[in-house]
Amino acid sequence: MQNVQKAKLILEDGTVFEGKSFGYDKSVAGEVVFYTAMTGYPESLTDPSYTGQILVSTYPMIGNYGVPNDREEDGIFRHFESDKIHVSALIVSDYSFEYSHWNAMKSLGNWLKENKVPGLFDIDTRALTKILREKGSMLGKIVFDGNPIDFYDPNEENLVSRVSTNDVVTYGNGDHKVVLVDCGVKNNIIRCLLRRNATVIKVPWNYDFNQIECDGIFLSNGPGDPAMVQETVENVGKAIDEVKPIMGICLGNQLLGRAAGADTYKLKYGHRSHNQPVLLTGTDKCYITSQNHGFAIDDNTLPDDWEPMFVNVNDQTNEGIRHKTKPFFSTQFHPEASSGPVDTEFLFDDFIDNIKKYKKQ
Ligand SMILES: NC(=O)CC[C@H](N)C(=O)O
Repeated sequence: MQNVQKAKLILEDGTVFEGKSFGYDKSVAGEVVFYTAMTGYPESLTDPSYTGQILVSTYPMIGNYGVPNDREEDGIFRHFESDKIHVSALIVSDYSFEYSHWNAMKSLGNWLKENKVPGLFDIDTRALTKILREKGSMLGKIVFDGNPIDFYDPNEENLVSRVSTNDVVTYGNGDHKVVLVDCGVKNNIIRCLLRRNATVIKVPWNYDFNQIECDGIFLSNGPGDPAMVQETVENVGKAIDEVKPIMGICLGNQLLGRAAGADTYKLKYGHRSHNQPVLLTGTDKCYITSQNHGFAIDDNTLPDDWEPMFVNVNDQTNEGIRHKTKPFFSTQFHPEASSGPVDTEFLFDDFIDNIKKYKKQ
């Protein structure tokens, strides 16, 4: 093993874990959250929804398949969910200095260093997770000797404005024109739409997309507290007065809910994993889903013309909403997966079917 620097993870309740650095040696602060997926670190680390968060992996061995050799297809990376690492830091138990995979081009540690993102190993991530489960997600900081830093709460900022596109960008040349409101979109949402004969027009989070002629509106995932993204909520509010099909994912679900008049709140420790069971309301169909969120819609505040569409079987929280008569729906989980199970990708087909019906009218 190379010469490794030690660093401390300090939680806001005073708990201290000492770890060893395998990424960039820099002190950082953020919200400490855990995820229980066994694979998928290239996708998770590049998911813009993790902005401001120090990510803890409960699965112990991380890094053994390296980082894929990535290239662009249709203007987006094939394996990454955006063009850089978005987590503030990564914390693992056992980092694999050796890696092996046919498509690996570098180690996880080198990738973190290139992106100037710290990584710590040799931390008992299961003990750490027990604390986060009991007390709820907490602020925390990674401190290297001689490099002090203050705690920082990312949820007090509009993180979406940091990760959204600055320009309008068009992908593909399909028959269905979809405006994608980019609050920090994952690439696989774009891929899923392009595979279904869409032209995707990606617009900034605060762009008044109602002025664009299109066949459907897509509200992306994104970081932080949905209450910080008021401008998007106002634009979505105008869209729901019309009948053009809308689909949303994760932050998109929360923004659609808020535009409808519902409230959102912070969950104790969120859902971040590949095995979250959700029930399609009114049926006994249960799907296993990929999730990454810390906030949720309060079902009790949904207005009468809306209804819960999915419910989480573990904790009964909202996992999606739909309008009772208009073609609007959204999910709190990730039907685009990446990483995780793809069982609910059919929801993109439902969105495209809504668009086809709308175009016939
Ligand atoms: N993945 C997402 O879009 C997350 C939405 C929101 N930032 C939350 O944590 O709940």
